[in-house]
Amino acid sequence: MATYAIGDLQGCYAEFEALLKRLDFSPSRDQLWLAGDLVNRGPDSLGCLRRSVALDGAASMVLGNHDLHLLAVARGHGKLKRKDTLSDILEAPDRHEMLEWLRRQPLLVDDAERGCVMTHAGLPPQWSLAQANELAAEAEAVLRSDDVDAFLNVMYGNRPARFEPDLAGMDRIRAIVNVFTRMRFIAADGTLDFAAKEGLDSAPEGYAPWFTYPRADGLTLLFGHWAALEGQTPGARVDAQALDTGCVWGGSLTALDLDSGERISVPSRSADR
Ligand SMILES: Nc1ncnc2c1ncn2[C@@H]1O[C@H](COP(=O)(O)OP(=O)(O)OP(=O)(O)OP(=O)(O)OC[C@H]2O[C@@H](n3cnc4c(N)ncnc43)[C@H](O)[C@@H]2O)[C@@H](O)[C@H]1O
Repeated sequence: MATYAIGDLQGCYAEFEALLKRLDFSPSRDQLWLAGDLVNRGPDSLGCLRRSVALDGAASMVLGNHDLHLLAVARGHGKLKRKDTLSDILEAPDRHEMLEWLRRQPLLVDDAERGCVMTHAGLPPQWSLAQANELAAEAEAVLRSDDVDAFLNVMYGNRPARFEPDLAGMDRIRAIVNVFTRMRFIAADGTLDFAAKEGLDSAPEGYAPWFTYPRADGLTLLFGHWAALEGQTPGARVDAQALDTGCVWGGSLTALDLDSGERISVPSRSADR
């Protein structure tokens, strides 16, 4: 039995299938972890989502910002943008089942035995693992409940830019979700920057990649989200494993074998499209 963690699919279904084949992945034998952003920007968001739903039981995923955008648009709280490739899902006959499945997915996967945690964007140094688990559960409960529309209706936004324990209501949930799904550069006090998305040299003054701040618990932190890192985490002071190798941007789709540490990649087919 092998366990593989795969970075952002973002609608790159052909590459997803090619990678599973390359891994000789067997749902009855192996386990898959998906780092979120299954959908959007790429050519076959529907294929990626359907396949992920079908792999339930053999696969664990965390929600990414594009997955939440899909949920918001589908429920009438957001609008499709020019570069979105979500229409095939929104028009699919099985969309209801897939979207109900999606909103029940977690923001954090914690494998205590391996000392390994997966989130879409990362884990800030200000949060202990216990606190992160509690905050994830709090936001997941909202997404799974009848309050889902009240949240998705106010989800978009960058404020508050820093999580504070005394935050309340939907501001609190937005702050939690923004950390788990949109974080890249942060200040020492945990304030998030939402503007810079490119490489490390795009850091705003006073901000640094979240993984360059130390933490003492020795966890392995798996994350996607930040394609411009190209799978690297220079300057990391934690064991951070960047899984988004920019398949949708012409890079590759990467699986990390959680037992051996080996990385296996297939090239993007975007040049063929
Ligand atoms: N609370 C909330 N508030 C607001 N929005 C919310 C939200 N919750 C969810 N959303 C949604 O979040 C989505 C993202 O919005 P955007 O932030 O507009 O989307 P994006 O540029 O495509 O960023 P992405 O998250 O895909 O990151 P990636 O590293 O792949 O790509 C980033 C950039 O890196 C570049 N890049 C990729 N590989 C690179 C490389 N090797 N070198 C340099 N740059 C590279 C790409 O060109 C790209 O421009 C939207 O749909 C939005 O609606």
